[in-house]
Amino acid sequence: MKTVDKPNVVIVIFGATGDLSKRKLFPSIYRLYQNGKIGEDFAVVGLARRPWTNDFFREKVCESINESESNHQIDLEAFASHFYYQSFDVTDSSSYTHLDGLLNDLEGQYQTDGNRIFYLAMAPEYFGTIANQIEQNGLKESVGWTRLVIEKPFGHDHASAKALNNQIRLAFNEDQIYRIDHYLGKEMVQNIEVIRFANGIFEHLWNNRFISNIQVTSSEKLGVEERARYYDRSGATRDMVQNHMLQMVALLAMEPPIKLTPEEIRSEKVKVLRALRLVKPTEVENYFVRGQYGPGPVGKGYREEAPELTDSITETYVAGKVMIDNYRWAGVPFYIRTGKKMKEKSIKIVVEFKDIPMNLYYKDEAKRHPNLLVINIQPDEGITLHLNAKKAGIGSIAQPIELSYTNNGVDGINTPEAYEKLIYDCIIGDTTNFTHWDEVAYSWKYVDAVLDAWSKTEPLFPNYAAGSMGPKAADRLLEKDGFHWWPITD
Ligand SMILES: NC(=O)C1=CN([C@@H]2O[C@H](COP(=O)(O)OP(=O)(O)OC[C@H]3O[C@@H](n4cnc5c(N)ncnc54)[C@H](OP(=O)(O)O)[C@@H]3O)[C@@H](O)[C@H]2O)C=CC1
Ligand SMILES: O=C1O[C@H](COP(=O)(O)O)[C@@H](O)[C@H](O)[C@H]1O
Repeated sequence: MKTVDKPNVVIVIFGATGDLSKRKLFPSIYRLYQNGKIGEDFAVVGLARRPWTNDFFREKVCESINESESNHQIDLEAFASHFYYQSFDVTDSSSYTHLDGLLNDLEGQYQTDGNRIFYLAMAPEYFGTIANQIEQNGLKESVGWTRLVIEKPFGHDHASAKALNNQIRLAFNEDQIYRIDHYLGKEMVQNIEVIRFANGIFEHLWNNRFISNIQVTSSEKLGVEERARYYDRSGATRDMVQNHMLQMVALLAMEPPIKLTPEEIRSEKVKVLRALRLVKPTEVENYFVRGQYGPGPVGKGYREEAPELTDSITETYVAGKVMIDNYRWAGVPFYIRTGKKMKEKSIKIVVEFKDIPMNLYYKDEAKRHPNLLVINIQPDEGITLHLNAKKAGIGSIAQPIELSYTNNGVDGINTPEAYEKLIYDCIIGDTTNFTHWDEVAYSWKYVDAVLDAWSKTEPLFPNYAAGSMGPKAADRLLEKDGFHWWPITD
């Protein structure tokens, strides 16, 4: 259900003393307030076990904004006065009764029309319990709408995700559940649909007759930081591929929806995820490469990051050849790769077009420069089209040229952070950029097949150096198909 553009709302954050709240949620709510997307009639209730007071919580909120926003134009204290804190144990039902009282008071004070967002910024093992406690203690029975925002990871595999979904669905309807995938809030990820469906020159060529392969990279310079416990149970496949990487593949591969509504877009994405070719256990080596970083030019190896990681066989890198068995994409590999402690931070999509049948200018095949459409998602935002043109001067020699568009340069503004957009979408009831259960389910089925196959053999880790571009086997994955990874820096 889509509601008005500037509704009044109370946002309840479970896990308000944690890292995500501090780094992403408070600054995003601040920017929405600063940009006039939310008015004065809003309140935020922070919940966690620590015995903080309202004042101390507000100080923490101001600190987090000072750390992330160099340019704040409004009175921070006035903004922070909308924040309230309750010491809360999510497993204790008396906490919920107390919370209901606080929400009723705030709803009177701020005229928030009974609209409530419950944001679960907590470890996933609590998601089901919290959803049920909210329902059983009557917190959904306000006069306005209620929405539940759930952070990743949504399950550990298909079976656990399904069990979690069933549990949450006892308390909330699908249209009240907002499963966050923050990549769907990134400006250039949202731009994929526009680039495809608003440009005849691309969409007519967007198929297996004209595209030879598509490469999707999300490389990070960071390691596991403070999240070793979570990450070691997860690994790059669950942490990045099941969600962000497959979501980008779905947006690149989907058919044009008949309308730009959440339901129609989702239905097209689901069709792509259903068409992913499941990797057979005996063929996993042909399709996927896993890696773990060892010591290298930028520091220590994964196994030295924390005492509990000494013997870890968790993958910090994955590269894969994803095949979509449908009419449009038969035979076109979508290569994906993601990893920690790599050489560069870069999120980039490269669409490589097939060469023309008889190239008069590049007779030597090895010297050809295929046309590329590069979608730069981060750190730069924009697109670059790689073409060939005549080299100036005498003679008729072709040379590669680039046409570039940089998002920030044209709009003259910093694009909003992903979380800022997604929180706003949730406030206005737009589910387009949240993942529906069907998408989650098919994505898990796909990565489960890979993980099951891997679980049968012990990897030879570490196999790439911290600060490199990943294991050599990931290069061979493309070389055997006659391709190579395009550079992720210009
Ligand atoms: N941090 C990040 O960059 C990202 C995080 N996420 C996801 O967001 C969620 C939160 O992550 P993150 O903020 O890093 O985690 P943290 O470990 O930093 O925070 C966990 C929060 O939960 C609270 N908490 C723990 N147990 C209880 C309890 N029994 N009752 C009430 N509160 C409790 C903690 O507060 P206290 O100890 O005071 O109770 C703390 O506020 C996770 O699902 C994570 O996977 C997703 C993407 C990125
Ligand atoms: O969801 C996650 O994403 C981040 C990478 O996000 P980005 O926006 O910086 O590309 C990753 O570091 C983290 O491990 C993962 O949980």
